[in-house]
Amino acid sequence: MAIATVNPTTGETLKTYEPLSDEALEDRIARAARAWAAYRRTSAEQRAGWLRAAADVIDADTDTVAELMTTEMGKTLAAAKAEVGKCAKALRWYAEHGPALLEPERKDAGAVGATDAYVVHQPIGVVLAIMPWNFPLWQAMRFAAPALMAGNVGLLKHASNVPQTALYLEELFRKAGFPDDVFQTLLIGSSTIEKVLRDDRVAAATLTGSAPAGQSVASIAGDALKKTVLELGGSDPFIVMPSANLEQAAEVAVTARNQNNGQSCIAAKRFFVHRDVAEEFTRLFAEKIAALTVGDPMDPDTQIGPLATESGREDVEKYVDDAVAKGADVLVGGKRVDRPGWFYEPTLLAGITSEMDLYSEEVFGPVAALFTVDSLDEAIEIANSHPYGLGANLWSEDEGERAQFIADVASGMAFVNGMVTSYPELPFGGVKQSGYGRELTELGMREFMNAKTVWVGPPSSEQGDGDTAGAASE
Ligand SMILES: O=CCCCC(=O)O
Repeated sequence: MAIATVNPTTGETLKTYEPLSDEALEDRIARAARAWAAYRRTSAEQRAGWLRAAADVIDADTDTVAELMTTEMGKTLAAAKAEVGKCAKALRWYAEHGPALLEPERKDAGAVGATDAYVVHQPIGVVLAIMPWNFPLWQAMRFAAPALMAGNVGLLKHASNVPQTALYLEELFRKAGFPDDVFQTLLIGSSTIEKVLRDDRVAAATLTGSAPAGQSVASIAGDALKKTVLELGGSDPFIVMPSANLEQAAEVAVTARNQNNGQSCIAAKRFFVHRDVAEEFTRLFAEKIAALTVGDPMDPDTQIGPLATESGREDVEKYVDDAVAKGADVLVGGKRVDRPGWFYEPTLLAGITSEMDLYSEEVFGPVAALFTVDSLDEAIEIANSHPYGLGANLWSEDEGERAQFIADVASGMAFVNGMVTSYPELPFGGVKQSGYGRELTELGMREFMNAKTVWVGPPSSEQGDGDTAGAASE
């Protein structure tokens, strides 16, 4: 795939980039390694100050960077502005909490025969971030803010269709006053990732992307014995029980499925509705989906813009056509929109069976799959049969059902009477083929830190001949 800005609203190619030459790539990796040698010795308070400055810069740049994202990948301008705001919030969260989270953790020194014992969290070096186009600023920031707070240095390999947003990120940290080269964007194709990942100067990698991309990165990193965090796909269940407020559940269901033009790993994709309320919920859900305004994402009235790429729309079409050919009922939508650009109608399908490809895969577009179930047990059983386990949603006023859902749903995140959302204040990540590791909060920051155990013994004058206090206590 060429490194290029192609406007999905029109299909027009606006700007193309040559990938970095071998020499330019070598130079950038060398600069990252040199930058880390100095950056690791900066204080947490200094780094927090740069993060605060970055939050101010990004706030001031909101309109231009939001327009850039909408032009590159088609999200509505309102959603793009909200994404910028969320990045500023994450930068400020780490600026505020980072220094305390980096304090050494005292341990019980007496219990291990030491005069002092503690764990100190230290940065590990240059981290490669391989990021997707769907939240082009936020997902890179979700890596960058904790990494830079920790004292690590970042190399960003962004998706090939958002090069200008990727370059903006490098510029942002420069404008905020971070030392040179602590965050660099590498304009390279996917085929060059292995070379960067295997480079001895690169310590670890994080990837947000597809399960096949995760397998490839994990196997290379495993071979090179490097740490990875993987945030892969999702096909989140959205379960509606009879006690739920159906009007509210249907309203949120529409947003949960169609956010970001249907292209989010944490979008609810499978809707399990209890038979007792299935007719009413389906009516509400279908009416609200049919009422969505599809159009130019720059227009403030638009709720659904185009899919980001032509091939992405073809994939969505294939899933819907396969399901319909195997007997699914199209309650709303079901086809591309007849206009330039890569638009697809918000769609609701019922009568889903396990033979259909969308049953066990992820549809990255505005297509909701509706299931009628007879119990919460049945909903959770089908939900858990999917290879992914990222987020999960339940709508119920029943305490017992909520407890069962939280205990049994196989996911990294469980939301009750709300939709799965990422917050800088909460950990983010999945289980099974949705990946491993966590982003955000202290968990995210420590994924790429060395938790170094420190044991300090008494002065040697107080120790016995030829023995150490540590050995003596074993
Ligand atoms: O594709 C993954 C989407 C994550 C969106 C978010 O963090 O809000």
